Amino acid sequence: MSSPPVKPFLIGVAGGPCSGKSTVCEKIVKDLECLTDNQANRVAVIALEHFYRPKSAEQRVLATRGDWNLDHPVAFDDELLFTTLQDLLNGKTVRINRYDVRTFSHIDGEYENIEPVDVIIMEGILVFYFPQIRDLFNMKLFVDTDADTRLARRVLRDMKLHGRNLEHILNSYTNYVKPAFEDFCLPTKKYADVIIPRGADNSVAVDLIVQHIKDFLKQNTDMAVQSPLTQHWSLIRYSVDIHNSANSGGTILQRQFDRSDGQLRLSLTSTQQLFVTRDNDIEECIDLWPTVISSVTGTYVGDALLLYYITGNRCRREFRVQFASSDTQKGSDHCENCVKYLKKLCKLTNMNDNETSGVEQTMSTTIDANSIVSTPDMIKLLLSQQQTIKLSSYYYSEPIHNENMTEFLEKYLIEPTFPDFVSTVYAMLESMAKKK
Ligand SMILES: Nc1ncnc2c1ncn2[C@@H]1O[C@H](COP(=O)(O)OP(=O)(O)O)[C@@H](O)[C@H]1O
Ligand SMILES: Nc1ccn([C@@H]2O[C@H](COP(=O)(O)O)[C@@H](O)[C@H]2O)c(=O)n1
Repeated sequence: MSSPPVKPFLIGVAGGPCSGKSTVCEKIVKDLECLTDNQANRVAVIALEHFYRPKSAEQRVLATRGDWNLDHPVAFDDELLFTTLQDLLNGKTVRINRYDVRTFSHIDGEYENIEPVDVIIMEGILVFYFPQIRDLFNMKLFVDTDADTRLARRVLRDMKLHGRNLEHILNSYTNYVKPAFEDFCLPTKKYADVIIPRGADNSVAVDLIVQHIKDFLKQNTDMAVQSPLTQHWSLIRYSVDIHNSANSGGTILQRQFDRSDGQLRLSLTSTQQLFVTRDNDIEECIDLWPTVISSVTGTYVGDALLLYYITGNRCRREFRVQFASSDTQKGSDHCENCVKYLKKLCKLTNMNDNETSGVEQTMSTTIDANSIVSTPDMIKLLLSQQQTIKLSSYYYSEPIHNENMTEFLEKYLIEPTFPDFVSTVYAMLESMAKKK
């Protein structure tokens, strides 16, 4: 999965209700679609409505009657909005619970995943109200449409789309919408960099904004070419063993493993360095420069990749990663994609390939060819051993005792079909226990 290498550009779009904020955003995205390299894919639009604080049943009844203030700052979870935007700015994928305007509540189990993008557009009546959120924006737009037009649009929208009656609409408008606009939304106009009168009809303003985004995207692409971090893959697991000898065997000096909470990544730079990172911390960094190429070898299978190299003090460092799935691709696809790049820089073999001739010395001494077994064989092997199991087969070389099996399976093993594998082993162990 490739993602933007530099901080995304965050645009805020504020303005009164029905001023045309979403229409302006749609127009911006549509105009970007006309660009040659599909730059619209690198833009995400987020609406403030998804950040309403949850309402109690009683509050929802009041809201249904038009008797609840949906336009006051306290109605919004500004902390959640702040952390969500911060996460996006830090290149993280965020999950947004969809809000249903008609029911005045979030939809159970309905989430939108927003993956890292270059441009984020955040639109809503009060996006410039909260100072710490306001400070995050690189560009602030205010859609300025007169009150009559906004009210007329609101009446039509609320009747047609939200099935509300005129009394409800006018009641909430007079009691809450209008005063809140004047008290909280309008005063934020002064923070805007660009005020857009007449909303999306103002094609001159929209064109200028699109051009600005286009320039930013171009600059971003140019930087990506030069950037050290050019390819990224999300990981489920990462573990590393340091052996005290350059060859197989020898004691393990240090063992470390890490399960992902969504922030673990493998990055391959255009300067031929491979990083494992968590947030902004570097867990692993290997130089794959042509001059050191012979010292790095590895193997892969399914969604797992194992690399070996000899460190300066003649220790052998083995590290394993398991690729995460994304919405569109399985972990094994991401692994394959990564291997495609890595093969240009180091010797990698597919663990399922029978041919061993290409396996480098470090590989063949570290992995015993006879111990490379398929998952069903491995399960048989696991179950055939009563006391101690030597799991050299995949990526682990220490004996595992049965009583530690659960912990081992859950924490340490990086196995190509990991979840299926674990559940199959559990099922088999359970059925064996029952038989006994
Ligand atoms: N320039 C425009 N001319 C005519 N109708 C518009 C215009 N901009 C928006 N609308 C309509 O007004 C309503 C509210 O627009 P929208 O963009 O959703 O506003 P906001 O996001 O500010 O609430 C929608 O029905 C939309 O189609
Ligand atoms: N369930 C809801 C939630 C919000 N509103 C109104 O929407 C307006 C803000 O959204 P815009 O798209 O117009 O910016 C705001 O005035 C809320 O009163 C609603 O009607 N129902």
